[in-house]
Amino acid sequence: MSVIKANNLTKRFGDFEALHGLSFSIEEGSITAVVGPNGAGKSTLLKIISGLIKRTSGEIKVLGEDPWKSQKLPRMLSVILDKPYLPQFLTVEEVIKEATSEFDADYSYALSLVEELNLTNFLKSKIKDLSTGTKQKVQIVFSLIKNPKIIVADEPTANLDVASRFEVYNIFLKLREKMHTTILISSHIASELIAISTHILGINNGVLRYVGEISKMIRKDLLEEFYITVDNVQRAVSLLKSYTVEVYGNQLKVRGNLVNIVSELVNNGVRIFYIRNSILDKSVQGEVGWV
Ligand SMILES: Nc1ncnc2c1ncn2[C@@H]1O[C@H](COP(=O)(O)OP(=O)(O)OP(=O)(O)O)[C@@H](O)[C@H]1O
Repeated sequence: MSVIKANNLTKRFGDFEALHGLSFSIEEGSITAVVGPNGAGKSTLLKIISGLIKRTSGEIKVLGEDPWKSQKLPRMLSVILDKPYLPQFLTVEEVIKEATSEFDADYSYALSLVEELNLTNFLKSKIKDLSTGTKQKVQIVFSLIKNPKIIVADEPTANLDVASRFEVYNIFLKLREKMHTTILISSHIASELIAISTHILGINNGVLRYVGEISKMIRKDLLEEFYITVDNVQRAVSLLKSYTVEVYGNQLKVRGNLVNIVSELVNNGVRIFYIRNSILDKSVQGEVGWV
């Protein structure tokens, strides 16, 4: 069942057309990687879907509602933006309690999200005293407390290190599995995102380049090959014994499921600096076609 449907969707800012007649649909329970170079139109599209800005022409329906006009949609859809907007003088605990009561949600569920994002030690800290990455994680918890049917996340992991990015991805994967939540995530660095997504929507210069199931667009062997830069190569190699690993300096070329590989390393104290799947990145930048 499709939960988002766009038909000939256009957005103009003055004389500049940022989106040129996009038509697509998004299936319930999918994780869609919204990818494209800087300035492609990703944020503009996600803001229209979330009801934050109004389309210029065409049609968009989200859970059957017009996102710009709907009063019901804000209860069912959560937006996560790249810059956290939270009350600076409240503590993390106060922010979470407020959100829990506002959305009539379960406080123990909120605390489980806090735990999964390793925020328990920050409960008594004021938002203003947190690092940007930690604020971002609090914003993610805040957005998820109302148990949305759709999550629209615009570069949600932009300020986070690799371990924290995968904590967030793991929450998204669990929500999809347990609650059948539909998730759209944008990024212009797509290797990791594609590894956790079921679908991909590629935009360039406001034009829809491709949309559909990742498994039908990219060969599985190309999806499962990553270069990972780590602090301790020897330890990483011994932890990844069951995978095919090649070593190039402090970089490993590993084949397999990225989420499992990263948790194996991070949970055993290996620090990851960098993850790349160059073919996916180039595809997303429009340098090579889908294979
Ligand atoms: N409020 C605005 N007024 C005028 N132009 C805008 C406005 N918002 C976005 N644009 C333009 O629309 C185009 C698409 O911008 P958008 O932010 O959607 O791209 P993006 O794909 O999210 O880029 P990035 O990866 O850099 O975040 C850009 O050329 C941008 O300059």
